[in-house]
Amino acid sequence: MSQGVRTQVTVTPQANEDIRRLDAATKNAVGDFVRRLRTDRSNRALRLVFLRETGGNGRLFLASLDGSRMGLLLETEENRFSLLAVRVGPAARDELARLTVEINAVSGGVELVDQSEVSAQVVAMPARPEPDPAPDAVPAEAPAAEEAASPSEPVPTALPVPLFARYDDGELVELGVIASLLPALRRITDGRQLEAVLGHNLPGLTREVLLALHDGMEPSEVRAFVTDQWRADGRVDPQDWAQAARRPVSQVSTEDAAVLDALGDGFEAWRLFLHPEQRRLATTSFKGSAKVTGGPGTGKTVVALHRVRYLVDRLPPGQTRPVLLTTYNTNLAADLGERLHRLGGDALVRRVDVKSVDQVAREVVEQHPGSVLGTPMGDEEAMALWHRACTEVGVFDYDADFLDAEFKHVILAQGCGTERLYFRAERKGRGVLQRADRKKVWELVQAYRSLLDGPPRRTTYALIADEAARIEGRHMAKAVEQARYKEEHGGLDLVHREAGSGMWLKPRYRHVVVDEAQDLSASHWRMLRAMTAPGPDDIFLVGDAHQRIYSHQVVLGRLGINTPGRASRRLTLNYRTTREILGSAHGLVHGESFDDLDDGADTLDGYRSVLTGLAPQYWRAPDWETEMRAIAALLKERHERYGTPYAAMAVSVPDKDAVTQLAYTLACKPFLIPASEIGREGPRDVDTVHIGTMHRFKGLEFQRVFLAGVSEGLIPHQRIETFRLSSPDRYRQEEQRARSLLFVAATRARDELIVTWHGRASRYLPRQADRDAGRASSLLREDGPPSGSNAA
Ligand SMILES: Nc1ncnc2c1ncn2[C@@H]1O[C@H](COP(=O)(O)OP(=O)(O)OP(=O)(O)O)[C@@H](O)[C@H]1O
Repeated sequence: MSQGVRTQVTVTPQANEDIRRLDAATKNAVGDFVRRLRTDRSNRALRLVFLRETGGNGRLFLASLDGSRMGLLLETEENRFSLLAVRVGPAARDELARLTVEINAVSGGVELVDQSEVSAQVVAMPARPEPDPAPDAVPAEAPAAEEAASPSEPVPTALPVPLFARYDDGELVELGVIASLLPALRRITDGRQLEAVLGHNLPGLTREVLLALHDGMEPSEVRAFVTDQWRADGRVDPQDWAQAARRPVSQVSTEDAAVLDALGDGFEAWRLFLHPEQRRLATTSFKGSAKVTGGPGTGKTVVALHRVRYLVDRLPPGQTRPVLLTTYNTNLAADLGERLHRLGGDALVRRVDVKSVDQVAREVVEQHPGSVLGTPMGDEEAMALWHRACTEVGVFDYDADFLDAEFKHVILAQGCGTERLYFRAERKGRGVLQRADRKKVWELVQAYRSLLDGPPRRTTYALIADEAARIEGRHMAKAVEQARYKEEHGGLDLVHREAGSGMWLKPRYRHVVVDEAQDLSASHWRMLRAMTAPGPDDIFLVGDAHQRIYSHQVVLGRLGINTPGRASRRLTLNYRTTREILGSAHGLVHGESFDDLDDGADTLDGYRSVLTGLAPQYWRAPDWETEMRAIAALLKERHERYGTPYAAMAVSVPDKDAVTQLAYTLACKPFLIPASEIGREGPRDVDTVHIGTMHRFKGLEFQRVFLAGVSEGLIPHQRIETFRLSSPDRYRQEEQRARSLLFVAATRARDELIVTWHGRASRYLPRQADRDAGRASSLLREDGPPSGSNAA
């Protein structure tokens, strides 16, 4: 029996896309073929046929996967193959043979272009007469068609100008466009043709660059936001196919099992192929902490999950959980746990604590000897207690909201344990509060605290976090002291062991990874900082200040979390939402300024998507009843006519009452639409439309999202008008928060965003929304299904 030759086979992102677009039988055929090739490449039944040299150290082969399916393979070293493309049908062999394969000058990845398919998409324009080039002419911006015509050589006046005429070949290639696409690109003259070409399976970098230029980004911006993120580490040798094939950009996954799984079923793209910048962030070793910001849907959570896997892969073997993965609320923590399991199974999840940050804090306090934990109060109860404190002290100058925020965001945030410290506290963004006022506020705070301590003992999540930060701070100080003692006494470990434990005190975690970082409070950060020793890869955080809806700005640098230089990075490519939806969502926060979770500013510059789809729709109603019925009609239409499952649609409403009212309307005749409320634990996995207040939409995504009740007076709520004159800083903050809420809700939509209101449209909607809006009552006519809703 002959000894089989073990072979390595990887799949390129473009081949993966081919397979994804083809049917299940193709996936199986490819899976079988890859397994057989791995086992023994010398097996003649594989029918590998040499096609041509690529130049340098690469060779192309054609392989028959089964009767009608063929693949194109690149061999770069002995017994190392990359699957580049798959085609089906009688012309498969010819199509594969015609593909141009090259090494991208920027990313260093193996890329290909299907010239025949691309050319078929481009409507050939009349050939332009080439101007006589001057001997040392530098390619310049293409002149407009009329200018190009010389008097002696008349050119038809209607000759269209190629879409990318402003950029010469060198510039496009330097930005990352695959060189073999250039001839076809030069013939594209309008957006429709470009869209058709982009509909083809082009290399990712090329697609991103062309869209960014077409959207009007300057080449310098494209370089910064797109090209640099794809740029290979080290020099790219255009002849070194072995090096190119080994780069992560040329492989969907480095794990055999993942690739084979992917061929078998719908393995999500993010588990297989990270954007080069995402990969870099997930797998770089940092000297200390690192921070990733980026607009909604840019894959920050995906990066955090891959980061956890990277950190776990580097742990010494053991049974402990030295990595904490945490986020703002419980339902997001549950979601993170599930996604982490999908990424790395039990082996990964076993080494990681996945919990909401308040749960972490609560456990710290509960486990601490002598701590008495009260019952955490809800917001309404806290407000009632502030009112009682005011009555007891006899001071009525401040409202409960103000006092609660002052307590959380100034006193607890800055750890003001005494009145003197509070007098000196910074109140950034909260206006001026004179010493006499601070004295009164301090008195109210003391009254509030004794009410909390009195029976029945109560507490708040903010106080639990504050207490947990103190406990962990003391724990870390002791651990540092022990380590110093041990060092000074040459490893002697008897004296300073924690009484009864028989153990050296250690920081609780080796690595902490934080999602939704913008919403954590200063106490949370103090606790997390004290849970891991400062050092390589200690804290990795991802967040976006544009989406801050709970906490106030925190300057991480002041809490001992420093992310200087390249340890602070920003993601700009949105994977969730279409360009059309993003364009309108962007407008919601335009003009406001946002922080970078530290003491710098953040923007959405370079924020973009490569997905295209429907323009957002606007519907105006005379009253809430009509608006709700119109939403019901649109939901029903999308379900019945376009087959969208109810569970793939969600409606955000301005307040809790509206949730109940809308669920009732949907349930009534003639609609009979099942609906459920998005609760604290997130949406339940049943076939119902999900309804929730905008806060509940954080971190979620749905195929179709309805933003209901986007009326003036509701968004922002009219109660903030009381601050307009009395507290301009507060007014500004409330406005910014209301915008952020709307922004978060709008950016949950994958394919379609529908905005509805009654009365006047919210001031945050674009000016044309009212002009373009349809009349909601027209959707309720008896004469058939709603028209003009364009949901396909
Ligand atoms: N490299 C990738 N390939 C394919 N899909 C991706 C990739 N990265 C992210 N995604 C998808 O994009 C969507 C958004 O990703 P993710 O939730 O990580 O973004 P985010 O930045 O955390 O969003 P938000 O801030 O809005 O919560 C998800 O559906 C995710 O699966």
